[in-house]
Amino acid sequence: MSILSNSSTSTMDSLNATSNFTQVQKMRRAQRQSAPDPFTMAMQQIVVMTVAALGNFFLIFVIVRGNRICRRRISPVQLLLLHTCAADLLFAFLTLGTEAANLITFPRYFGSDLICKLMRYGQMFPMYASPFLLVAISADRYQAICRPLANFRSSRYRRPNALAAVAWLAALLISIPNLFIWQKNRGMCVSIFGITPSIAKSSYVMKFSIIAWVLPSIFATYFYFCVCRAVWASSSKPKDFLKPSTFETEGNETTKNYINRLRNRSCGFRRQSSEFDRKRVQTVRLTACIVTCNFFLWMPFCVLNFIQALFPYYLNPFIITYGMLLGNLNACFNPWIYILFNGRHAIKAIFGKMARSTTGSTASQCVTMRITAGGSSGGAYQEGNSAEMDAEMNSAPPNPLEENELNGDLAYRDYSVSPGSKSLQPVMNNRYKNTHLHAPSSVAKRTRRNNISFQSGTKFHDQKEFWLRKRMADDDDLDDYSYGLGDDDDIEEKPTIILVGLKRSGKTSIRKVVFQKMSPNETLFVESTPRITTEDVRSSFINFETVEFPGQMQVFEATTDAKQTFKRCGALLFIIDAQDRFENAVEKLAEYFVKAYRINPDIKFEVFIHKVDGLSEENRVDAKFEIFHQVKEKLALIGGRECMDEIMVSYHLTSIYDHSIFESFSKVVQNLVKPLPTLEKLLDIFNAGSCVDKSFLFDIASKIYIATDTTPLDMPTYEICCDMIDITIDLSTIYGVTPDKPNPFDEQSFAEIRLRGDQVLFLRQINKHLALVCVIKQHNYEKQGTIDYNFQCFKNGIEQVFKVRNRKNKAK
Ligand SMILES: Nc1nc2c(ncn2[C@@H]2O[C@H](COP(=O)(O)OP(=O)(O)OP(=O)(O)O)[C@@H](O)[C@H]2O)c(=O)[nH]1
Repeated sequence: MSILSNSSTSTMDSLNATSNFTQVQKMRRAQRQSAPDPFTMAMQQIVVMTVAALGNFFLIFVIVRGNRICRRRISPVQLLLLHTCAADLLFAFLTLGTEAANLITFPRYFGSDLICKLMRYGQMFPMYASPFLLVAISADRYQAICRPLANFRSSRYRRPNALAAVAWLAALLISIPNLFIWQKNRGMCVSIFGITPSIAKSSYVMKFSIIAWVLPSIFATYFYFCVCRAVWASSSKPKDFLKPSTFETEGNETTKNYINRLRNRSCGFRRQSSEFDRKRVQTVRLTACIVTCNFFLWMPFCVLNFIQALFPYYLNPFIITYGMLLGNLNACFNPWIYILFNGRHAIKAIFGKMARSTTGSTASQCVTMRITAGGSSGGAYQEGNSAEMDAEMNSAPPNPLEENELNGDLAYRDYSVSPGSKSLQPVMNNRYKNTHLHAPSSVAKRTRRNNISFQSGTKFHDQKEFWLRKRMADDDDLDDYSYGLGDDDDIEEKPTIILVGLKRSGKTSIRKVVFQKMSPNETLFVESTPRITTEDVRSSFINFETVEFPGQMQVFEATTDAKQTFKRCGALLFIIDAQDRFENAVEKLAEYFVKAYRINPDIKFEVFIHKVDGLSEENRVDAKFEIFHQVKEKLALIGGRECMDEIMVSYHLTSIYDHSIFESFSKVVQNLVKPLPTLEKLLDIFNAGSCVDKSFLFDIASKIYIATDTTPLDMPTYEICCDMIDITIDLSTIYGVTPDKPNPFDEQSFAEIRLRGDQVLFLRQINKHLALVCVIKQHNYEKQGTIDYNFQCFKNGIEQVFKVRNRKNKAK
């Protein structure tokens, strides 16, 4: 029994008591007589050991198999629970098992002195490891919930692994005294303290209770207090984010009713509105329950230890033994608490089928969620409600919605292109209207290998979207992403673009439209972001991270580690809803900009005056003018004159319903591209040599242009070049994909469109991610040889600028 190896050396010693009675010894004899029979104690320990071992093995099975069935990665909490299982198993076998063997042979001990020492060390080590790991779990939850940005850049397992390593190491070190305290003496494995009470013996007894129970309980209580406070603070106004925005409340009645109807019908919306809170609270409850259980089960034993240390002869060994047994039961309880909280996961683990084929519904659900990583709302909506939505769409009032976009089947888009068009309206092409596009089976295999399954034969309502998403999912491709905003792959160098703004200003929509290719109409169903969302934008040429702060969150709260975040920030984007009143937004903007500037003066400050699609041309200009002046005033007020002069703010009028969002985001990204002047110079030289009127260097996956020549940029030219990329991708993904060539683009890809009048658009692929798109006059386009030659020189120049490491060069 564990008591024998730690605090209650006295219990064992009392059983070893010799004759030579004094008054005290008479009391000890009375104690010994009331101690339980060693064989009974051994049997009790064997039972506890068996139950604990079975429970913990079962929990390991549930976690590992359940995750494999759901195709989920292990979560940080599960990882720490697996560590706790390992500690409990060690406790069962090393502590209880060896003690049961000892009791069976009692009073004889047949091992050597070294084995006696190692056995006592091994008995003690799991008893420390288990509470330390529980503190690690609470510290992990504290970090995850109260300090979410502390190490948001690192791997999700780095923190739990580090905490677990500290717990194990501390347990190993603190148990070392046992190697010196225990010895083989007169055929028994006993402590050096002997049978008489002493200060050393009492201190040793109390040390265990303090280190393994009192301190962990204090730490765990502190962490959970902070966690509960944070959860309570964020859930005290949970429905706040679900309130419609001012635009919706003040907007026209038909649109408002229409949106509400869609939302009410969408079970995805309802489900997700409570999903985050539910999961977070459940994880906190689970871990808090495990820690509380540990506290109460060990409490009788530890309290008795204190009493025993202070008044050695007053306690009945019977009470000590059963108090101790209660503590030992802790190892049996932990697994069942987890199973109680995760009943469905356990049922899936026991009865679920391993998803070998990718056609199982469970698998496809998990896969869909993963494909739409960071966009669960889109995933859930597409899963359950497409038919419902289609019906709704058909009865929708005319607004920016387009029926085809939400159709579950093919939405092949044909564009009527004319130079200078403000935006291109997709038109259903009858020829393809009911065709279903299928992912080639080779793609399915390849992506499945990377743990993201696009199923062979699965319908994609847009082949282009499939291709873009495949690119995001396919890790193999990352080798080719040799370019980047920095010059190397050092993750610490990767710049961060931070998006802030008031609630419902459109932050999430911007991210989703620009980087996840979500149709602007689908953003109507995007829900309020409940927590800080980081997205790694590395699937394309550009290589950075976006961090979105929920509108309701105070960015510079002590808990968000603002300093660390803003130190790495490349650009701070403040989104202002142009359809709303902007006094509050401007006030917040000035506050954030001043604080961010004081942390990192190199940040580029950008303001997106967003949703301008609802404003007339005149009102847009007025809004920009007014915001510009208000920002100046507020900056001076909050940061002083010096701040007002030094903080350089760029203003952009944006809307997700046209190209302005891509154009503005391009400008933000260009500010972060270090060799931008060189690229512009290269484009100028290429233009001059090839008689090109305007040229853009595009990242084709995001439609962000990395650079353009130095001639003035007019929006219609930009828009038509953007549309050319759309058309090229649409056509290439339909006709350019074969089972053995899943990627429609390579360095040889090129396209040209002859416009009415005498202009030609041409696109030349530089590598898989970058394309040069140019506008040229018809008669200049005749000199193909010159253009080809100049393009090769330009391409070489680009490669030198970015130190391209493509596979071809490596092979050479
Ligand atoms: N008209 C118009 N509506 C937009 C535009 N961008 C976003 N929206 C709508 O604005 C609403 C709110 O957008 P979100 O992206 O959820 O806003 P958010 O800033 O992320 O909101 P929080 O997560 O609460 O901070 C959605 O219904 C979008 O469809 C735009 O350019 N024009």
